[in-house]
Amino acid sequence: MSGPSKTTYTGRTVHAEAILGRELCARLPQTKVLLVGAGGIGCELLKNVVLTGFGNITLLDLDTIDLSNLNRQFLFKKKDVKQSKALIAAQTAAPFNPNVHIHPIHGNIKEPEFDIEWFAGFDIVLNALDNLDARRHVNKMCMASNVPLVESGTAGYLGQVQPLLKDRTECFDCIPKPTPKTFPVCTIRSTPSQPIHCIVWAKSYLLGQLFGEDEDASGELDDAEKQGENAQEIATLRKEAQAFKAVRAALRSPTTTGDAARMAFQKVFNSDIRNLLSMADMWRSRAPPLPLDFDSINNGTFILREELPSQTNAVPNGPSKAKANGTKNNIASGSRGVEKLLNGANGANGSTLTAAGLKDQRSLTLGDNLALFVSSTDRLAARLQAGEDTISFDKDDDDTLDFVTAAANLRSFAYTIERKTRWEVKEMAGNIIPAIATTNAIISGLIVLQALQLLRKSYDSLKNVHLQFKPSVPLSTISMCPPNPNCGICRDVYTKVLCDPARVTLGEIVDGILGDGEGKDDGTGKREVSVYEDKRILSDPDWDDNFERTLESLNVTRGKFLTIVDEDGEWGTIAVGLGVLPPNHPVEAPPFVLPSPLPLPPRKARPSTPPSATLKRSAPDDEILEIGPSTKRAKTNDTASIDITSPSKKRRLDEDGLILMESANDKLEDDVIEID
Ligand SMILES: Nc1ncnc2c1ncn2[C@@H]1O[C@H](COP(=O)(O)OP(=O)(O)OP(=O)(O)O)[C@@H](O)[C@H]1O
Ligand SMILES: [Zn+2]
Repeated sequence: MSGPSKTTYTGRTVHAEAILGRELCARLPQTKVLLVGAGGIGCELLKNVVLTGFGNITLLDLDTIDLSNLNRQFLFKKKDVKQSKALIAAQTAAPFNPNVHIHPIHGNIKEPEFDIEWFAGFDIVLNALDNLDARRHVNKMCMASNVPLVESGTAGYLGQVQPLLKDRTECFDCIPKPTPKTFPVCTIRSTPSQPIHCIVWAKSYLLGQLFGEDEDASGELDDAEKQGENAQEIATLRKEAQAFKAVRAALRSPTTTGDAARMAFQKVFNSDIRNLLSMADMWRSRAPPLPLDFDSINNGTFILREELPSQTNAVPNGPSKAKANGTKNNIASGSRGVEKLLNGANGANGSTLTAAGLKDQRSLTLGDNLALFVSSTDRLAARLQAGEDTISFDKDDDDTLDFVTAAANLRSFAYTIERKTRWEVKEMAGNIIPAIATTNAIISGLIVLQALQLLRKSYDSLKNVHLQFKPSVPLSTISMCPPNPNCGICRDVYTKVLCDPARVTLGEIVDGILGDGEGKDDGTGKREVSVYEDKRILSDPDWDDNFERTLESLNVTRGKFLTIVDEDGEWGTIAVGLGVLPPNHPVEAPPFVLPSPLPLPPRKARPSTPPSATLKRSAPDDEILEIGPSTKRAKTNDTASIDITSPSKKRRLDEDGLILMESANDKLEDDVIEID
């Protein structure tokens, strides 16, 4: 259609201006954005941020591109595999808008150089991370530097976007997060009853014992014993741990590698299980495991116990005592067949590998698992001999995934537990909920909307948005909650000291921050305080030995925080972030620059909530470690006679659910293996 038009549609920002308003749009090119994470959400988000008109973007990611990322991280192509995510994402997205400057950083956001001052240089931070630890860290840094943050996450069809701003909204840590699922050591090591127990055993224990650092497992077992786990069982596990030495040596020597897989197999699936069986007590109320045998599985004569109902496909119409998958499925055909098993059509025993399934989704027979165990052990041993020091589990590393799949399934055969396909093991061992590109796309759009509200300072319009699996109502929003008054992260008063940790002492910083003189009514002045760095206690009112030590000698350096807690709980906590001295700092001047004015912690209201409902200082799984040596505090094993510093502190720590370590040798409660 021709004819005069009132609006002239020119320029790429015209629609954005119409929607966002000229004022906000005009600010976007100068707005400094930090985007943390260039994965599933990060790639979508970078594209959105660039196309919205933001002009100054720092993109940070620690990882390199993996083949498995390509199905949803569309800024990457096959040729980019193994390259830095941040770098490639920046290169791909920069041409989307000729006016954008993207500064990629290949690094960990927790590195010390990304300190409070660095964070304070941004107008807004957008998280596109995949783990709690990094999220908490960015949250804390944003609270410390008073920079608005948009936090996000997706899990399958579900997603969430949460705008966070100090003193205005809850922070990421205001509500404690559930801790990862953990299992008692003895369940994992001797009495598994579910596939996940076998997978955790293969991934977190066996793989490490054979291919990881030469760790002494005795600490873990000492702890388990202290926790009251079965002493006889622990003694057996200790013996088992010793016997790993020979297998480790075989795996590392070219002359014995050929036999190493068999040795490893016989040790863990035969002799260790026989040892456990000798403890009759253990098997009174549970089904005893069945020792497996390498050679008879290999030649097809091994007799399995009754098949699980769900596994009858392994032996169609099988009798209650069944041969392990027939004679064809031996290692000779199996090891050649392993490639086929996972990559080709039918594997070593065609009848058991459903031809229709995708390669990773086939159920593996006992023989298949043995073949996979041998082949993956051989591949991992070859890597050690080629110079790799230690190998740990990575779901995207086929060798470790094959090993964990095979070892977990073999253990499941021994304990009559359902087996899992390689695909399922990958999901369970990698704690993976399949990522859905559309979920990431929706969440990334919502992140930008919340970021714009923060930049506009439309605080009343901020919303916590949830994407849910309800086709009729896919989105739900909740208005923002105010900060939790007991939060150990966002209720702290943050300040910053620039210093040279090699020259400044702990005492200089603490005294400097508290100011001179006696305690005053405004919260300045000397008070009875305890000082922490993360979970370590560095001093308390009765113990100031560390005051003379330099921060460096206490391993308190750039990017870390000293937390000064009022002993009587009357004043708020001060968190002192450490930065570097400016380059022009005079050499003769004291090696630190205090903030001016000094921070004034607020007077604290006594908590009205019962102690159990109050929040811990930081992580739900916090522990306190004490840095010694302390001359003032008696170190003794006799708990009855311990003088646990001041009673008020002990009470507060107990209330907070924290543990005070009484000796440097004390071990934290650690009777569990964690799935991360
Ligand atoms: N401490 C950190 N510093 C910098 N980047 C981080 C940090 N922790 C995680 N990341 C990055 O956050 C991104 C999260 O993206 P995503 O959840 O899509 O993970 P992914 O590893 O790409 O995919 P998947 O885990 O599904 O294979 C990853 O690229 C990861 O490298
Ligand atoms: Zn908080």
